[in-house]
Amino acid sequence: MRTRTVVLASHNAKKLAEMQALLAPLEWQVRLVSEFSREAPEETGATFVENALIKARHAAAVSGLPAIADDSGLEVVVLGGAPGVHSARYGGAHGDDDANNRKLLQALEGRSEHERGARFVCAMACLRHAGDPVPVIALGLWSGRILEAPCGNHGFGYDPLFWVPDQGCSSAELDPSVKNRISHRARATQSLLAQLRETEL
Ligand SMILES: O=P(O)(O)OP(=O)(O)OP(=O)(O)OC[C@H]1O[C@@H](n2cnc3c(O)ncnc32)[C@H](O)[C@@H]1O
Ligand SMILES: [Mg+2]
Repeated sequence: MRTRTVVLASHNAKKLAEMQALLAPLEWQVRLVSEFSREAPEETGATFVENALIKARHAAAVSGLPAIADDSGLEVVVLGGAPGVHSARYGGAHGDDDANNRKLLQALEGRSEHERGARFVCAMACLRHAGDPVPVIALGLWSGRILEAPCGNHGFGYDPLFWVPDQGCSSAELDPSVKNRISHRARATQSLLAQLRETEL
């Protein structure tokens, strides 16, 4: 792939840090959508993919650059996949991680270890321009279990409650470099980059 300038279509600083770390090996010039617009488009999609496309299309339109967006969230089995696409505002206010995590613990009150299965989902969309009819879409999934109490200080969002079985700790206890090797976002990025190597961004 040729050296590129791309805009990352997120207003979440912690997510952006992970996206930038994951894209660093490409030595692309990475811009942030907040340099072009403070407005975050309304995520009206029913799926992670639709919302990633909404964000990527908005970022490409306001920047005039190829755009990469991530829409992600947590799906809990016994909650029928909730909070899902509503993960950012599950507790009420957008991005209030404490409220989101408190609501999740309440929703799983009394559930046994075997009833706390969950997975993170990350959908990434890459558009060459706002009208790109052939977006590159990539998905990453990361399975684990919801803890009964938060632990760990790394990461963001639901990380303190997300137990990673093959690591024996929560995703908030993982060193960021380890999370960036195994997370839903890492997996989606690897898939996206593999597809981009096949196409001409
Ligand atoms: O839409 P942008 O601007 O990218 O920022 P956002 O925070 O609203 O991002 P999403 O719409 O994709 O919502 C993601 C939600 O899922 C949670 N989430 C996503 N990835 C996560 C991760 O790696 N660890 C913990 N929680 C995560 C996060 O806390 C948000 O509540
Ligand atoms: Mg969002």
